[in-house]
Amino acid sequence: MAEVRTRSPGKIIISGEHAVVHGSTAVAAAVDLHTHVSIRPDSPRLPDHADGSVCLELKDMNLVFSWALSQLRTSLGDSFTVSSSPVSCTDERMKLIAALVEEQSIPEAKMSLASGISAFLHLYTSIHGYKPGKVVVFSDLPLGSGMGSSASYCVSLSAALLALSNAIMIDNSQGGWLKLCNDDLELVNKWAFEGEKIIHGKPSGIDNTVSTFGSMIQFKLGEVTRIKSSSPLRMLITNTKVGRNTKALVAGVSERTSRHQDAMASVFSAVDSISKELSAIIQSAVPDDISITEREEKIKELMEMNQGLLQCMGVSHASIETVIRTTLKYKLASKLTGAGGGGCVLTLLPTFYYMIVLGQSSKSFLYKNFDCYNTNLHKGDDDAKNLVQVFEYFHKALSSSVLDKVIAELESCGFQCLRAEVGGEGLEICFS
Ligand SMILES: Nc1ncnc2c1ncn2[C@@H]1O[C@H](COP(=O)(O)OP(=O)(O)OP(=O)(O)O)[C@@H](O)[C@H]1O
Ligand SMILES: C[C@@](O)(CCO)CC(=O)[O-]
Ligand SMILES: [Mg+2]
Repeated sequence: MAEVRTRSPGKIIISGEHAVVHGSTAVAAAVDLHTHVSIRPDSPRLPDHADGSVCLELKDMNLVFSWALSQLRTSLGDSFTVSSSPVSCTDERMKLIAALVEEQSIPEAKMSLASGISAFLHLYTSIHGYKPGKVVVFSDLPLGSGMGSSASYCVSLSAALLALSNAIMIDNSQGGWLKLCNDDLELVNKWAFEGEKIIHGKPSGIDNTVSTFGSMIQFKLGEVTRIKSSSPLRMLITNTKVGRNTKALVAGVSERTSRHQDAMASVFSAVDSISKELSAIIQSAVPDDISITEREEKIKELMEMNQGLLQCMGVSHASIETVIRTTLKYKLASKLTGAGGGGCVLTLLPTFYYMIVLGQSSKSFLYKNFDCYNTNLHKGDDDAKNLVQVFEYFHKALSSSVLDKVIAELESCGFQCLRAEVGGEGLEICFS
């Protein structure tokens, strides 16, 4: 095989981040933004790498790193693990890997990449051994922003390396992007978790799991339940562009937990209840338009409650609060997603917006929304004229597009708004 290519999605956490590290339930979904990895088994023989080398190109950052195979073997020792049984990076091995990364003189402003490069070296040498290879990585995801860039990087890398070393076998007769069988996905997921441990310190495993398997999941202590939303969940994602580091934020919550054990246990227990209720509501059948609105009102409230508890954990940030205040002006609820401390914020977009935009007016649906959106029209007067008036009210409000206004206001604060499809495919692989 000349080249293996993989792609795996980022994610949003709808509820339960941080608390999930401490055993609470969380709900997460894949988004259609991916990290892409390609691996070619051979790398060019550089003059000072006579026996071949391992090369890592981080395309988005315009950075290339390489290590001579002889140097890797000398530093890390001859033996490496069997790729079918994932192993953790010991403290001793981590020190050796850190020294190999340090030699690469990473630009000061990009030092946060060091943990990702360490994870790469652990995964590469553990799965593929000391064989030459050229690995190229690029991503649609904003890095270090709460959308699971580290997990999708580890998932795509692990899958490409396992395929290159024939530890996972895929029928390639169809060509194009292929899915893996469940056992192979499990194996990839375990290796990716080992990579995440190097980047995050103490990950719960939710990010790599949702990136590997896709869809929407409920996750608690490694137990995964795939869930399906009974009607589309639409979220606006706002990147505050405030840089943060998941490892430091997770450690901060653990420190707070050790200072206030009982109080934090109550916070985590409340988050557990919120995630369970949210998961049940997401899956519940919605017989009519009114139920959609009621359902979204409940989701909105649960997201607000979860944000309040994330504040208690000390992981909100002034930029996140600005997004929340801005969207609230339009009666929209927001919460941070991922590790917080900056990064990305989720805003629930009610179906009602889309119904109006699509021109689908339903009498019951519009009446229901009277109260929610405080029009000065009278509920209960159901003659056709009034209904048209109601519809026009909403249509006018939205044709000047509330959504466009929210986005414009958020972007005027220097934030970047992303629209992403939620709950799609997980890891995929392609051979050429
Ligand atoms: N495409 C990539 N190329 C190189 N390194 C990457 C890439 N994606 C992620 N990383 C590594 O992961 C780190 C970011 O991980 P971090 O966990 O802090 O943020 P995140 O995964 O985007 O957010 P969250 O964990 O909250 O979802 C980067 O600093 C880098 O080390
Ligand atoms: C903050 C956290 O809960 C989610 C990061 O996306 C960490 C984890 O679960 O590994
Ligand atoms: Mg991460």
